[in-house]
Amino acid sequence: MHRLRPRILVDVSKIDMSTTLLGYKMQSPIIVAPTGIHKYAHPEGEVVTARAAAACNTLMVLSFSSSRKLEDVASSCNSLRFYQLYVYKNREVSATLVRRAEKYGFKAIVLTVDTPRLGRREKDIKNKCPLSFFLYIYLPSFGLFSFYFSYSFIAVNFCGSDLEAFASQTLDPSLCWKDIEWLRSITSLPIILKGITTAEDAINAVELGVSGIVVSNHGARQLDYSPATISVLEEVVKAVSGAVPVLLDGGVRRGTDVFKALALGAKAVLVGRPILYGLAAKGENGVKSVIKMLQGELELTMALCGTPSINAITRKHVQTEGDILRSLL
Ligand SMILES: Cc1cc2nc3c(=O)[nH]c(=O)nc-3n(C[C@H](O)[C@H](O)[C@H](O)COP(=O)(O)O)c2cc1C
Repeated sequence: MHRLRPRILVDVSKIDMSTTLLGYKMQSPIIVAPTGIHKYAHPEGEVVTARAAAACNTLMVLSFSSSRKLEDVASSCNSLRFYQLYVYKNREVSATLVRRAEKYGFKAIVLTVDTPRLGRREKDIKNKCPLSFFLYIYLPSFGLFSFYFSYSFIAVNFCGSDLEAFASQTLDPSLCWKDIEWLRSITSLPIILKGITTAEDAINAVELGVSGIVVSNHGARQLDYSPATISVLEEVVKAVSGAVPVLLDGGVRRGTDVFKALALGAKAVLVGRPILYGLAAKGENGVKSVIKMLQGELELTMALCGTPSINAITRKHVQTEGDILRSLL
């Protein structure tokens, strides 16, 4: 449990939520997280999400598992975008998508590093997420037809989740630290690692020269008993000691959650499921509503905590359970 420590009698007649990330100005520290297959939520998929994010001046990280071609997303609106990457056993698939992302104006590669294999998702197993539907809406977005055909007939006899079977045939479980060099050799874009939850890995990442870290446990969908990200944020922030920006995702549902993450040292937060719920409920307007609701709540929290700018939010504005225990010693 984290409590806020509001300060009073501060002039909060103007609140400025703007911040920067990798030199890019953002209206607020709230970012759309990469989530796959938006066509499950809306027939036009990621293009709609991107338009909504652009209308709210919000950075969107487009998923490698997008159900729309990255070119379609790039041409749908003029906004700041990063591209999330999975590394496939067939490295050429990943390399091609990185090159296309760079060509179409994505400003950073967010390499997801917590998914050497797909976690056990019992609902997918139970529902038998159908492979044919999945392939129909997902793989064409790659625009790589040879790849599509080479994977069209996998897993038909698999008795669990087709998604899991697909992932185990495609994701490269041998991906390791030395492959950051490989990624750097194929792109000049900054590289952010998404899925770090320990100081040790954060230090490795900084030593390898990455440009940012996302403290993430993949929305707690990969590994049971992985820590809540807010509980390990400070460990990572301390390990990195300002060398690169640290972002956080997982469970950000209110402006107060954004505020707590910033107070513990995050530069910004990413939001996953709420965006999908907004997209499914009301399309572009739904996504806009979710972003605006979070921005409005953050703005109010900043006012009530006596922090008129993002820089004014400090560690002293939040109290963790650890703080309480230490104060009793
Ligand atoms: C349906 C769904 C699909 C996701 N797809 C991806 C993905 O393609 N790539 C990725 O790096 N993370 C993916 N994630 C994880 C999110 O980027 C993010 O880490 C997580 O959802 C944040 O937590 P929140 O949903 O509680 O906000 C996905 C999450 C969900 C719920």
